[in-house]
Amino acid sequence: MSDDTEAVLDALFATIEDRRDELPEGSYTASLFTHEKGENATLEKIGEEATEVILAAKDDEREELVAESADLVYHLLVLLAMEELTVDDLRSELEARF
Ligand SMILES: N=c1c2ncn([C@@H]3O[C@H](COP(=O)(O)OP(=O)(O)OP(=O)(O)O)[C@@H](O)[C@H]3O)c2ncn1[C@@H]1O[C@H](COP(=O)(O)O)[C@@H](O)[C@H]1O
Repeated sequence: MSDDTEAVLDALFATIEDRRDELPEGSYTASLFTHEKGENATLEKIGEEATEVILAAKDDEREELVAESADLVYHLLVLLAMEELTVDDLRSELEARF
């Protein structure tokens, strides 16, 4: 992973944690933390986005595959923040396998 990629993931995760802690109005991220379905809303989004990734790959839609992958990674990071885990936990796990 390049330094730029790491920086953007860290910045995105820090923004997600801010939205979780401050719950600003109009924030999609904040709406996931206050959703009436609780964590299930985010889990459902992860399922939907994973399906969209699969369909884009099957259809060889390369731009769509990148966009849907970004949606999936974003929702995965939201889930980690919901579970009081961090992007550093994810990084450590990946590094341990490297
Ligand atoms: N990276 C993302 C990001 N990726 C995807 N999404 C949202 O995830 C949703 C994906 O849903 P879908 O693809 O199903 O599209 P949809 O039709 O809007 O779906 P529904 O929400 O209506 O079910 C969209 O509403 C996207 O806007 C994101 N929303 C926010 N971020 C990041 O989070 C930061 C904080 O954003 P706010 O929470 O909006 O302040 C932003 O600066 C971005 O960097």
